[in-house]
Amino acid sequence: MSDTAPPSLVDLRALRLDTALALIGQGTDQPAPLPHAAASPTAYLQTVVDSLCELSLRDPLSGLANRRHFHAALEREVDRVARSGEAALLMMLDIDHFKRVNDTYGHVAGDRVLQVVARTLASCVRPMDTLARYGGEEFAIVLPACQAEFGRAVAERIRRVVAATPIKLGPNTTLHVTLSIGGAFALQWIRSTTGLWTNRADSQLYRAKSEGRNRVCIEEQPSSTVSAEEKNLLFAPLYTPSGWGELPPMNSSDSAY
Ligand SMILES: Nc1nc2c(ncn2[C@@H]2O[C@H](COP(=O)(O)OP(=O)(O)OP(=O)(O)O)[C@@H](O)[C@H]2O)c(=O)[nH]1
Repeated sequence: MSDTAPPSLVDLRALRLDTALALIGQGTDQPAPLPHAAASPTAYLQTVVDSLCELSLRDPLSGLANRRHFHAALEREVDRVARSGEAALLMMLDIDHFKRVNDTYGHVAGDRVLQVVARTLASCVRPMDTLARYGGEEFAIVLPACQAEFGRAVAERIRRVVAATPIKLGPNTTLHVTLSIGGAFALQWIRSTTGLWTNRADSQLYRAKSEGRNRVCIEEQPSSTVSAEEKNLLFAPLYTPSGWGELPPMNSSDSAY
């Protein structure tokens, strides 16, 4: 008796793909062409799966990465920083007084503003950066391999470019909007969490708003702002809120060195 299992075959006609195909058709301006189902069922199914994954990672209004995609990129960055010690910057960006735009010009005009801001932001970042619509009128960018001076310059350039970009809403209506930007560098060599990193960038965004908006606030000296929780992630159980604990005793084989 042969122990080789027969290849499992999927009968495409038995799958309910109508909704998936309709979503893929509506999802992008130029959906990837589907291979011929009868000629290559595997390639056909793979393209359907890839297109659905792509849809699940994009914000439909702005075309940017969505929060889910951003979270995955941030997780990877936390991991990379912990292993390589490379600098990285997380920026949270929020359109100032956006409610007024909706209230004055309507929701459709508000959507148009979001699209123009998204496009402007995309023109300011490097291909290696991840830019996302984080939610509502808030965007987020993670910049790997980003030294402090470079990060501050990029944030300031973004602020100036967005403020200087006219947004045409109609033949006689052009608008300008501004951004408040909060940023925090990753704590190098320390395995933090996406949540703690985001909280630090968010508090800087809050500071930018409360200090008058249309400004950049980036956390100073990240090494001095390691929270007790973050220290715990790195040094536990040696570090406790009351100080450093006892080092474990060396075992006899250690003393040979
Ligand atoms: N047009 C449009 N509006 C949105 C969308 N998502 C969120 N909003 C609006 O964004 C506005 C956010 O308002 P607030 O949170 O008060 O913030 P703000 O007016 O920008 O004020 P500050 O952030 O304090 O400067 C609300 O009016 C939401 O309805 C969207 O997808 N399209």
